[in-house]
Amino acid sequence: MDKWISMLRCHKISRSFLCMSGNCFVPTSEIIAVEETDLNKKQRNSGKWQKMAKLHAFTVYYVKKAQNHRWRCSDVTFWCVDEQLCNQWIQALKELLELQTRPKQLLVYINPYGGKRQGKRIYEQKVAPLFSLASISTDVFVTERANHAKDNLFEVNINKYDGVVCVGGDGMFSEVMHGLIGRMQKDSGIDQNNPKAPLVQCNIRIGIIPAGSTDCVCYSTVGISDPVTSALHIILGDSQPLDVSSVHHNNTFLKYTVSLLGYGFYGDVLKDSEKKRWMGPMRYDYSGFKTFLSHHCYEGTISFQPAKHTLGSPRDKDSCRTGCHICRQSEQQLAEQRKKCGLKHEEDEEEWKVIKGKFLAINAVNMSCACPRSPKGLSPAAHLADGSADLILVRKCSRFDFLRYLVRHTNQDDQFDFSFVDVYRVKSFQFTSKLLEDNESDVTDIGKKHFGQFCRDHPACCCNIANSTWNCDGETLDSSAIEVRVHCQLMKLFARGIEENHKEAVSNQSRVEQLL
Ligand SMILES: CCCCCCCCCCCCC/C=C/[C@@H](O)[C@H](COP(=O)(O)O)NC(C)=O
Ligand SMILES: Nc1ncnc2c1ncn2[C@@H]1O[C@H](COP(=O)(O)OP(=O)(O)O)[C@@H](O)[C@H]1O
Ligand SMILES: [Ca+2]
Repeated sequence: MDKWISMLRCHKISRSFLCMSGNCFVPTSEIIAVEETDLNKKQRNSGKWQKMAKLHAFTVYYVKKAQNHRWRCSDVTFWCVDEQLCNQWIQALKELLELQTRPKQLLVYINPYGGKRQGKRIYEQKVAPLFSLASISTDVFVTERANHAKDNLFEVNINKYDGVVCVGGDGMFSEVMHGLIGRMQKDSGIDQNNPKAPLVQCNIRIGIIPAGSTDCVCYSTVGISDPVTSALHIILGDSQPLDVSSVHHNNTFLKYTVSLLGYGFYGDVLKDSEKKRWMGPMRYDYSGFKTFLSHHCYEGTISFQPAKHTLGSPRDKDSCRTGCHICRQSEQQLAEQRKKCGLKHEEDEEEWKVIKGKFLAINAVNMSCACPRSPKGLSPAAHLADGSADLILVRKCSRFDFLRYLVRHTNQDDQFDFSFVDVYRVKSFQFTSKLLEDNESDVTDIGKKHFGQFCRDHPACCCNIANSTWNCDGETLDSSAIEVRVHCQLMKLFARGIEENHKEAVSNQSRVEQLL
C-alpha cells in the first residue's frame, strides 16, 4: 500500500517550493499544472486496484531540466485515502499557481512553409497539448502568404492577448516582431520613418516555437532550439527583454533587426539561398559554399558611435546569461533616462568614428547569434539587452584566411583574433557603399550598368563593383546606404536568457536544499 501512497512523501509546501521527497523539490515557479487524477481510468486498466480502499490522487506536472538547456514536462502523482486532504492540496497548489503571472490567452501564428515545413505538425503534436494542460487558450492562425501574420497584427484586438507566439524561423519571428512593434507605434502616433523617434516599448511578449532553418533568435535566448523547451518557457511566463535596431534610409523606415544585419558574405548567402528554398535548411550550406568560392568584397564607408554606456566589450570572456548584470545595468539606465526625459531621446552628439575600406563582410549583431550551426555565435560576448550591437568588420583577405575566420564560428577559438577582423560595440552606425558615394558625387553610374563586373582599377582584386544586399534577420534588404540605431530593450520574449550550465545549476539547487 505504501508504494501507492506517495502522498506521504510529500512533506512540505512553501510559497516557493514544493518538496516531494528528501532530495527532490520543484520551485512552484516551475510547476506547469496540477490536476485531479482520474482514478477510474487507472482502476479500469489494472484489476488489482478494485480490491483496495477508495483512493484519491492528484498529479503535479513540472519542468524537468535535462542536458544542454533542454526542458521536458515531467509529472508525479500523489495518492491519498482522505478526499478532503487531497482537495486541500489541489486547492493550495492552484492558489500558488494563480500567484504566478502566466499567460492565459495567446495568439499563435504558424508558418507552414518554414524550415522543413513541419511547423503545423510541431505545433499540433508538441505544443498545443502542453498549452491545453496549462489551461492556456489560443487563437491559432496558419499563415497563407508572407506578411499574413504581420498584416493581421495590425487588425486584431491585441489587448485581448497576453502574448503572441510564432511557429517558424527567424524570418517568421521578424515578421511577427514588425507587426507588434509597428502596431504599438501606430497606436501611439509615432512616425517610424523618423530615425530619431523615441519608440514605444512593446510589452506584449513574443514566444518563438522554433520550426525554421536557423532559429538563431530562439537558440540565442533559450540556449537550444527545441519546440517543447520553448513552449514550457512560454507557459511559465518567462520574460527576457531584447534590444531591437531600427534600419532607415533617407528618413524612410526599412526594417527592425534583433539578430544579424549582415552585408557582403551573409547578405549574398541569403540572396542566393532564397532561390533554393526547396532545399530546406540545407540551402544555407549550398549557398554558403558558393558564396565563399565567389569571394566578393565590397567597398564602402562605415561610421559609428561607440556604446560608452555599457560596461562590456565584445572581447569579454563572459557571455550574457540569465540575470546578466550588464543587461540589468542598462535597464536601470533606461529607467533613469525615462524619468529624466520621459519618452524623449537624449540628444547625443557623441563622437562618430569613420572607417573606409574593402570588406568581405560587415555584420552587426544585437545578440550572440548562436545557432546550431554556430553554437557560440557570431559575437559570443554580445548581450541580449544592453542597448548595444557588436559591429564586426571583416576586411578583404585571402580565401584561406576567410575560411579560417568562418571555421572559428564553429569551434572554441577566438574569431576576432585576426588582423583583418575588427569588432566594436556600438549604439548606432551608418554604412554607405562606395558605389553610392560615387553616384552621389555624380561620377558615372558604372556599377548599375555593368552589374557583376569587378573593380576596373584592379581586375584581380575580386572587389565587386555591384552592391551586396543586407541580410536582416533572414530577410533581404536592398539598400546601399543605411542608418542603424539600437533601441535598448524595445521588446520582450517568453524566455529567460541562457542559464548557467547544468553543473552549476545543480550545485545551486543543493545549496537551496540545505537552506530548507
Ligand atoms: C565553411 C564553414 C562555414 C561555417 C559557417 C557557419 C556560420 C553560421 C553562422 C550562422 C549565422 C547566424 C545568424 C542568423 C541568421 C538568420 O537570421 C538567417 C535566417 O534564418 P531563418 O532561415 O529564417 O531561420 N540565417 C542565415 C543563415 O542567414
Ligand atoms: N504561408 C506562407 N507562405 C509563404 N511564405 C510565408 C508564409 N508564412 C510566412 N512566410 C514567410 O516565410 C519566410 C521564412 O519563414 P521562416 O519561418 O523564417 O522559415 P526559414 O527559417 O526556413 O527561413 C518569412 O519571411 C515569412 O514572412
Ligand atoms: Ca545587445
